[in-house]
Amino acid sequence: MNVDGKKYRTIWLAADGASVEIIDQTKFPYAFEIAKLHTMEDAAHAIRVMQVRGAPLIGATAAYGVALAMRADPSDASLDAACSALLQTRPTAVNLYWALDRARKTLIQVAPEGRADAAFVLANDICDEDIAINMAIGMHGMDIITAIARTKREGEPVNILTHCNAGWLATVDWGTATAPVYMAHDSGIQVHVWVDETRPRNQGAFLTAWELGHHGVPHTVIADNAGGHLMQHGEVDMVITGTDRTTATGDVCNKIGTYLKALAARDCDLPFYVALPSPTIDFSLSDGIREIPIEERSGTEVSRMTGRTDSGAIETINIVADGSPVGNPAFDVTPARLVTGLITERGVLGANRQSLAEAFPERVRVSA
Ligand SMILES: CSC[C@@H](O)[C@@H](O)C(=O)COP(=O)(O)O
Repeated sequence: MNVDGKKYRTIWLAADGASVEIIDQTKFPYAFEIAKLHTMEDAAHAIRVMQVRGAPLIGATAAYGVALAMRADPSDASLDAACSALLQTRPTAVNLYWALDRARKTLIQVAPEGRADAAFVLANDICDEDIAINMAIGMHGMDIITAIARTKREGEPVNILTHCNAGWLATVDWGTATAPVYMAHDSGIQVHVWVDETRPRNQGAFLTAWELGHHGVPHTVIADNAGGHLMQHGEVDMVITGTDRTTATGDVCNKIGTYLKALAARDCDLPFYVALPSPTIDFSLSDGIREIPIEERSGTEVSRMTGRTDSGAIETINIVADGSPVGNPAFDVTPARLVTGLITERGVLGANRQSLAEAFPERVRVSA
Protein backbone atom coordinates (compact mmCIF):
# COMPACT_ATOMS: atom_id res chain seq x y z
CA MET A 1 0.00 0.00 0.00
CA ASN A 2 1.05 3.62 -0.26
CA VAL A 3 2.96 5.32 2.52
CA ASP A 4 3.33 9.02 1.87
CA GLY A 5 3.01 8.45 -1.86
CA LYS A 6 5.46 5.52 -2.08
CA LYS A 7 4.32 1.95 -2.64
CA TYR A 8 5.46 -0.57 -0.04
CA ARG A 9 5.13 -4.23 0.74
CA THR A 10 5.84 -5.27 4.33
CA ILE A 11 8.79 -7.46 3.28
CA TRP A 12 11.00 -7.56 0.19
CA LEU A 13 14.38 -8.66 -1.14
CA ALA A 14 16.85 -5.79 -0.65
CA ALA A 15 18.55 -4.15 -3.62
CA ASP A 16 21.81 -5.96 -2.75
CA GLY A 17 20.01 -9.23 -3.58
CA ALA A 18 21.46 -10.84 -0.45
CA SER A 19 19.45 -9.40 2.42
CA VAL A 20 15.78 -8.86 3.15
CA GLU A 21 14.06 -5.65 4.24
CA ILE A 22 11.02 -5.33 6.46
CA ILE A 23 8.92 -2.54 7.88
CA ASP A 24 9.81 -2.62 11.59
CA GLN A 25 6.40 -2.84 13.26
CA THR A 26 7.74 -2.33 16.78
CA LYS A 27 8.24 1.34 15.89
CA PHE A 28 4.59 2.08 15.07
CA PRO A 29 2.77 4.38 15.37
CA TYR A 30 5.54 6.85 16.12
CA ALA A 31 7.99 6.08 13.33
CA PHE A 32 8.12 4.35 9.95
CA GLU A 33 11.41 2.46 9.88
CA ILE A 34 12.89 -0.18 7.60
CA ALA A 35 15.02 -2.93 9.16
CA LYS A 36 17.41 -5.31 7.38
CA LEU A 37 17.58 -9.06 7.88
CA HIS A 38 20.98 -10.52 6.97
CA THR A 39 20.70 -13.99 8.49
CA MET A 40 18.19 -16.68 9.38
CA GLU A 41 18.70 -15.67 13.02
CA ASP A 42 17.69 -12.09 12.13
CA ALA A 43 14.49 -13.41 10.57
CA ALA A 44 13.73 -15.57 13.61
CA HIS A 45 14.38 -12.62 15.90
CA ALA A 46 12.12 -10.35 13.81
CA ILE A 47 9.24 -12.82 14.18
CA ARG A 48 9.89 -13.44 17.88
CA VAL A 49 10.00 -9.78 18.93
CA MET A 50 7.18 -8.92 16.50
CA GLN A 51 9.05 -6.58 14.17
CA VAL A 52 6.93 -8.60 11.76
CA ARG A 53 3.68 -10.17 12.89
CA GLY A 54 0.29 -11.22 11.56
CA ALA A 55 -0.16 -14.78 10.34
CA PRO A 56 0.58 -14.35 6.61
CA LEU A 57 3.58 -12.09 7.16
CA ILE A 58 5.04 -14.49 9.73
CA GLY A 59 4.90 -17.21 7.04
CA ALA A 60 6.51 -14.98 4.41
CA THR A 61 9.29 -13.96 6.79
CA ALA A 62 9.98 -17.57 7.69
CA ALA A 63 10.34 -18.40 3.99
CA TYR A 64 12.90 -15.61 3.59
CA GLY A 65 14.60 -16.86 6.77
CA VAL A 66 15.12 -20.26 5.11
CA ALA A 67 16.50 -18.50 2.03
CA LEU A 68 19.00 -16.56 4.16
CA ALA A 69 20.06 -19.82 5.83
CA MET A 70 20.53 -21.50 2.42
CA ARG A 71 22.73 -18.63 1.27
CA ALA A 72 25.00 -19.21 4.29
CA ASP A 73 24.97 -23.03 4.13
CA PRO A 74 22.81 -24.98 1.67
CA SER A 75 23.32 -28.42 3.23
CA ASP A 76 20.45 -30.72 4.29
CA ALA A 77 21.47 -30.25 7.93
CA SER A 78 21.30 -26.47 7.59
CA LEU A 79 17.85 -26.71 5.94
CA ASP A 80 16.55 -28.84 8.80
CA ALA A 81 18.12 -26.61 11.44
CA ALA A 82 16.69 -23.43 9.87
CA CYS A 83 13.18 -24.89 9.63
CA SER A 84 13.20 -26.10 13.20
CA ALA A 85 14.64 -22.82 14.58
CA LEU A 86 12.09 -20.71 12.70
CA LEU A 87 9.23 -22.99 13.77
CA GLN A 88 10.00 -22.22 17.42
CA THR A 89 9.45 -18.48 17.05
CA ARG A 90 5.68 -18.22 17.58
CA PRO A 91 3.20 -21.03 18.22
CA THR A 92 -0.28 -20.02 17.09
CA ALA A 93 -0.26 -18.85 13.45
CA VAL A 94 -0.24 -21.97 11.28
CA ASN A 95 1.11 -20.00 8.30
CA LEU A 96 4.53 -20.39 9.92
CA TYR A 97 4.31 -24.18 9.76
CA TRP A 98 2.73 -24.02 6.29
CA ALA A 99 5.54 -21.88 4.83
CA LEU A 100 8.32 -23.94 6.43
CA ASP A 101 6.78 -27.23 5.37
CA ARG A 102 6.50 -25.95 1.80
CA ALA A 103 10.08 -24.64 1.86
CA ARG A 104 11.50 -27.89 3.21
CA LYS A 105 9.57 -30.12 0.80
CA THR A 106 10.59 -27.95 -2.16
CA LEU A 107 14.23 -27.37 -1.30
CA ILE A 108 15.13 -30.89 -0.25
CA GLN A 109 14.58 -31.88 -3.89
CA VAL A 110 17.03 -29.24 -5.14
CA ALA A 111 20.79 -29.91 -5.21
CA PRO A 112 22.60 -27.87 -2.53
CA GLU A 113 24.32 -25.60 -5.05
CA GLY A 114 20.94 -24.45 -6.37
CA ARG A 115 19.16 -24.18 -3.04
CA ALA A 116 19.78 -20.53 -2.17
CA ASP A 117 18.41 -19.28 -5.48
CA ALA A 118 15.46 -21.67 -5.30
CA ALA A 119 14.71 -20.59 -1.73
CA PHE A 120 14.65 -16.90 -2.64
CA VAL A 121 12.38 -17.65 -5.62
CA LEU A 122 10.05 -19.60 -3.32
CA ALA A 123 9.95 -16.81 -0.69
CA ASN A 124 9.16 -14.31 -3.42
CA ASP A 125 6.42 -16.60 -4.82
CA ILE A 126 4.86 -16.92 -1.35
CA CYS A 127 4.77 -13.12 -1.12
CA ASP A 128 3.25 -12.70 -4.59
CA GLU A 129 0.68 -15.40 -3.87
CA ASP A 130 -0.25 -13.72 -0.58
CA ILE A 131 -0.99 -10.48 -2.42
CA ALA A 132 -3.09 -12.24 -5.07
CA ILE A 133 -5.01 -14.13 -2.37
CA ASN A 134 -5.71 -10.97 -0.39
CA MET A 135 -6.94 -9.16 -3.49
CA ALA A 136 -9.37 -12.02 -4.14
CA ILE A 137 -10.50 -11.88 -0.50
CA GLY A 138 -10.98 -8.15 -1.00
CA MET A 139 -13.23 -8.64 -4.01
CA HIS A 140 -15.39 -11.26 -2.28
CA GLY A 141 -15.62 -9.23 0.92
CA MET A 142 -16.44 -6.07 -0.98
CA ASP A 143 -19.59 -7.74 -2.33
CA ILE A 144 -20.82 -8.11 1.26
CA ILE A 145 -20.05 -4.47 2.05
CA THR A 146 -21.72 -3.36 -1.18
CA ALA A 147 -24.90 -5.25 -0.29
CA ILE A 148 -25.02 -3.53 3.12
CA ALA A 149 -24.29 -0.14 1.52
CA ARG A 150 -27.42 -0.55 -0.64
CA THR A 151 -29.53 -0.64 2.53
CA LYS A 152 -28.09 2.66 3.80
CA ARG A 153 -29.49 6.16 3.42
CA GLU A 154 -27.60 8.66 1.24
CA GLY A 155 -24.39 9.74 2.99
CA GLU A 156 -24.56 7.03 5.65
CA PRO A 157 -21.40 4.85 5.85
CA VAL A 158 -21.21 1.11 6.32
CA ASN A 159 -19.84 0.71 9.87
CA ILE A 160 -17.37 -2.15 10.12
CA LEU A 161 -15.76 -3.28 13.36
CA THR A 162 -12.38 -4.99 13.18
CA HIS A 163 -10.22 -6.38 15.96
CA CYS A 164 -6.41 -6.32 16.19
CA ASN A 165 -4.51 -5.79 12.95
CA ALA A 166 -5.47 -8.01 10.05
CA GLY A 167 -4.44 -5.18 7.78
CA TRP A 168 -1.77 -4.89 5.13
CA LEU A 169 0.84 -4.76 7.87
CA ALA A 170 -0.17 -8.29 8.90
CA THR A 171 0.27 -9.61 5.37
CA VAL A 172 2.54 -8.79 2.44
CA ASP A 173 -0.02 -6.30 1.10
CA TRP A 174 -3.74 -5.43 1.30
CA GLY A 175 -4.46 -7.33 4.51
CA THR A 176 -7.18 -9.91 4.97
CA ALA A 177 -9.90 -8.19 7.02
CA THR A 178 -8.95 -4.82 5.56
CA ALA A 179 -8.76 -5.85 1.88
CA PRO A 180 -12.58 -5.61 1.45
CA VAL A 181 -12.52 -2.30 3.32
CA TYR A 182 -9.77 -0.78 1.13
CA MET A 183 -11.45 -2.00 -2.05
CA ALA A 184 -14.87 -0.71 -1.00
CA HIS A 185 -13.35 2.65 -0.01
CA ASP A 186 -11.35 2.90 -3.24
CA SER A 187 -14.45 2.18 -5.29
CA GLY A 188 -16.38 5.02 -3.68
CA ILE A 189 -18.46 3.15 -1.09
CA GLN A 190 -18.64 5.06 2.17
CA VAL A 191 -17.15 2.99 4.97
CA HIS A 192 -16.22 3.75 8.55
CA VAL A 193 -14.14 1.37 10.67
CA TRP A 194 -14.33 0.88 14.42
CA VAL A 195 -10.77 -0.07 15.37
CA ASP A 196 -10.08 -2.04 18.52
CA GLU A 197 -7.53 -4.28 20.23
CA THR A 198 -6.30 -1.48 22.33
CA ARG A 199 -4.92 -3.97 24.85
CA PRO A 200 -2.71 -5.86 25.56
CA ARG A 201 -0.46 -4.85 22.64
CA ASN A 202 -2.52 -2.05 21.10
CA GLN A 203 -2.33 -3.57 17.63
CA GLY A 204 -5.55 -1.83 16.62
CA ALA A 205 -4.57 1.52 18.06
CA PHE A 206 -0.95 1.34 16.87
CA LEU A 207 -1.19 -0.50 13.55
CA THR A 208 -4.72 -0.59 12.12
CA ALA A 209 -5.36 3.06 12.94
CA TRP A 210 -2.01 4.01 11.35
CA GLU A 211 -2.63 2.15 8.11
CA LEU A 212 -6.29 3.20 7.71
CA GLY A 213 -5.27 6.79 8.41
CA HIS A 214 -2.54 6.68 5.77
CA HIS A 215 -5.01 5.33 3.23
CA GLY A 216 -7.63 7.94 4.12
CA VAL A 217 -10.23 5.45 5.39
CA PRO A 218 -12.53 7.05 8.01
CA HIS A 219 -12.11 5.24 11.31
CA THR A 220 -12.44 5.62 15.07
CA VAL A 221 -10.30 3.88 17.71
CA ILE A 222 -12.33 2.44 20.57
CA ALA A 223 -11.45 0.60 23.75
CA ASP A 224 -11.84 -3.15 23.37
CA ASN A 225 -14.76 -3.17 25.76
CA ALA A 226 -16.79 -0.64 23.72
CA GLY A 227 -17.64 -3.01 20.85
CA GLY A 228 -20.70 -4.65 22.43
CA HIS A 229 -22.18 -1.31 23.43
CA LEU A 230 -21.80 0.07 19.89
CA MET A 231 -23.42 -3.05 18.45
CA GLN A 232 -26.39 -2.73 20.81
CA HIS A 233 -26.92 0.86 19.65
CA GLY A 234 -26.94 0.19 15.91
CA GLU A 235 -23.47 1.67 15.33
CA VAL A 236 -22.01 -1.49 13.79
CA ASP A 237 -23.24 -3.11 10.55
CA MET A 238 -20.77 -5.97 10.42
CA VAL A 239 -17.62 -7.34 12.02
CA ILE A 240 -14.64 -8.56 9.98
CA THR A 241 -11.59 -10.01 11.72
CA GLY A 242 -8.57 -12.02 10.60
CA THR A 243 -7.42 -15.37 11.94
CA ASP A 244 -4.14 -17.05 12.83
CA ARG A 245 -5.45 -20.59 12.47
CA THR A 246 -8.77 -21.98 11.30
CA THR A 247 -9.68 -25.62 11.86
CA ALA A 248 -11.12 -27.98 9.24
CA THR A 249 -14.45 -27.44 11.00
CA GLY A 250 -14.35 -23.63 10.79
CA ASP A 251 -13.33 -22.73 14.36
CA VAL A 252 -11.30 -19.54 14.21
CA CYS A 253 -8.35 -18.58 16.39
CA ASN A 254 -7.49 -14.88 16.43
CA LYS A 255 -6.15 -12.18 18.73
CA ILE A 256 -7.48 -12.33 22.29
CA GLY A 257 -10.88 -10.69 22.57
CA THR A 258 -12.16 -11.80 19.15
CA TYR A 259 -14.46 -14.36 20.81
CA LEU A 260 -16.14 -11.67 22.89
CA LYS A 261 -16.81 -9.63 19.74
CA ALA A 262 -18.37 -12.69 18.12
CA LEU A 263 -20.60 -13.28 21.16
CA ALA A 264 -21.76 -9.68 21.16
CA ALA A 265 -22.38 -9.79 17.40
CA ARG A 266 -24.51 -12.92 17.79
CA ASP A 267 -26.51 -11.36 20.62
CA CYS A 268 -27.12 -8.28 18.47
CA ASP A 269 -27.91 -10.35 15.36
CA LEU A 270 -25.03 -8.82 13.42
CA PRO A 271 -22.88 -10.60 10.81
CA PHE A 272 -19.49 -11.74 12.08
CA TYR A 273 -17.14 -12.51 9.17
CA VAL A 274 -13.59 -13.81 9.26
CA ALA A 275 -11.26 -13.10 6.32
CA LEU A 276 -8.54 -15.66 5.70
CA PRO A 277 -6.09 -16.87 3.11
CA SER A 278 -6.15 -20.65 2.68
CA PRO A 279 -2.64 -21.14 4.21
CA THR A 280 -4.29 -20.17 7.51
CA ILE A 281 -6.50 -23.27 7.43
CA ASP A 282 -5.18 -26.20 9.46
CA PHE A 283 -6.98 -29.20 8.00
CA SER A 284 -5.38 -31.48 10.59
CA LEU A 285 -7.44 -29.97 13.43
CA SER A 286 -11.14 -30.36 14.22
CA ASP A 287 -11.60 -28.71 17.61
CA GLY A 288 -10.09 -25.25 17.89
CA ILE A 289 -10.59 -24.82 21.63
CA ARG A 290 -8.91 -28.10 22.53
CA GLU A 291 -6.28 -28.31 19.83
CA ILE A 292 -4.92 -24.90 18.80
CA PRO A 293 -1.82 -23.89 20.78
CA ILE A 294 -2.40 -20.49 22.37
CA GLU A 295 0.61 -18.26 22.81
CA GLU A 296 1.09 -17.04 26.39
CA ARG A 297 3.00 -13.77 26.16
CA SER A 298 4.89 -11.80 28.76
CA GLY A 299 2.79 -10.29 31.54
CA THR A 300 4.65 -7.03 31.03
CA GLU A 301 2.47 -6.44 27.94
CA VAL A 302 -0.44 -6.11 30.38
CA SER A 303 1.33 -4.56 33.37
CA ARG A 304 3.11 -1.87 31.34
CA MET A 305 2.19 0.58 28.65
CA THR A 306 4.49 2.35 26.23
CA GLY A 307 3.60 5.60 24.54
CA ARG A 308 4.75 9.02 23.51
CA THR A 309 4.62 11.80 26.06
CA ASP A 310 3.52 15.33 25.14
CA SER A 311 7.21 16.29 24.96
CA GLY A 312 7.81 13.61 22.31
CA ALA A 313 9.70 11.07 24.44
CA ILE A 314 8.77 7.39 24.18
CA GLU A 315 8.27 6.11 27.71
CA THR A 316 7.08 2.94 29.40
CA ILE A 317 5.07 3.04 32.61
CA ASN A 318 3.72 0.41 35.03
CA ILE A 319 -0.05 0.30 35.44
CA VAL A 320 -0.69 -2.73 37.68
CA ALA A 321 -0.56 -2.82 41.48
CA ASP A 322 2.88 -3.90 42.70
CA GLY A 323 3.12 -7.63 43.29
CA SER A 324 -0.04 -8.69 41.43
CA PRO A 325 0.52 -11.65 39.11
CA VAL A 326 -0.43 -11.00 35.49
CA GLY A 327 -1.62 -13.43 32.79
CA ASN A 328 -1.50 -12.73 29.07
CA PRO A 329 -3.02 -15.33 26.72
CA ALA A 330 -2.55 -13.75 23.28
CA PHE A 331 -5.26 -15.54 21.25
CA ASP A 332 -8.68 -17.05 21.69
CA VAL A 333 -10.90 -19.36 19.67
CA THR A 334 -14.27 -18.38 18.24
CA PRO A 335 -16.32 -21.52 17.61
CA ALA A 336 -17.60 -21.98 14.05
CA ARG A 337 -21.22 -21.63 15.18
CA LEU A 338 -20.62 -17.91 15.86
CA VAL A 339 -19.06 -17.22 12.44
CA THR A 340 -21.39 -15.93 9.71
CA GLY A 341 -18.95 -16.69 6.90
CA LEU A 342 -15.30 -17.24 6.04
CA ILE A 343 -14.12 -14.81 3.35
CA THR A 344 -11.47 -16.73 1.42
CA GLU A 345 -9.77 -16.34 -1.94
CA ARG A 346 -12.25 -18.88 -3.33
CA GLY A 347 -15.36 -17.11 -2.11
CA VAL A 348 -17.37 -16.66 1.07
CA LEU A 349 -17.72 -20.07 2.71
CA GLY A 350 -19.80 -21.47 5.51
CA ALA A 351 -17.72 -22.06 8.64
CA ASN A 352 -18.04 -25.84 8.49
CA ARG A 353 -16.09 -28.88 7.37
CA GLN A 354 -18.03 -29.50 4.17
CA SER A 355 -17.70 -25.95 2.79
CA LEU A 356 -13.98 -25.79 3.53
CA ALA A 357 -13.31 -29.25 2.11
CA GLU A 358 -15.26 -28.52 -1.08
CA ALA A 359 -13.46 -25.22 -1.61
CA PHE A 360 -9.95 -26.56 -0.93
CA PRO A 361 -10.01 -30.29 -1.82
CA GLU A 362 -6.26 -30.37 -2.57
CA ARG A 363 -5.46 -29.26 0.99
CA VAL A 364 -7.72 -31.88 2.57
CA ARG A 365 -6.01 -34.70 0.68
CA VAL A 366 -2.53 -33.55 1.69
CA SER A 367 -3.27 -33.31 5.42
CA ALA A 368 -5.51 -36.43 5.60
C1 LIG B 1 -4.19 -11.19 8.53
S1 LIG B 1 -3.60 -11.41 10.07
C2 LIG B 1 -4.70 -12.29 11.11
C3 LIG B 1 -4.12 -12.38 12.46
O1 LIG B 1 -2.77 -12.73 12.36
C4 LIG B 1 -4.28 -11.07 13.23
O2 LIG B 1 -5.64 -10.77 13.36
C5 LIG B 1 -3.65 -11.25 14.57
O3 LIG B 1 -4.24 -11.78 15.48
C6 LIG B 1 -2.24 -10.87 14.67
O4 LIG B 1 -1.70 -11.13 15.92
P1 LIG B 1 -0.20 -10.71 16.21
O5 LIG B 1 0.00 -11.12 17.65
O6 LIG B 1 -0.12 -9.24 16.01
O7 LIG B 1 0.69 -11.49 15.27
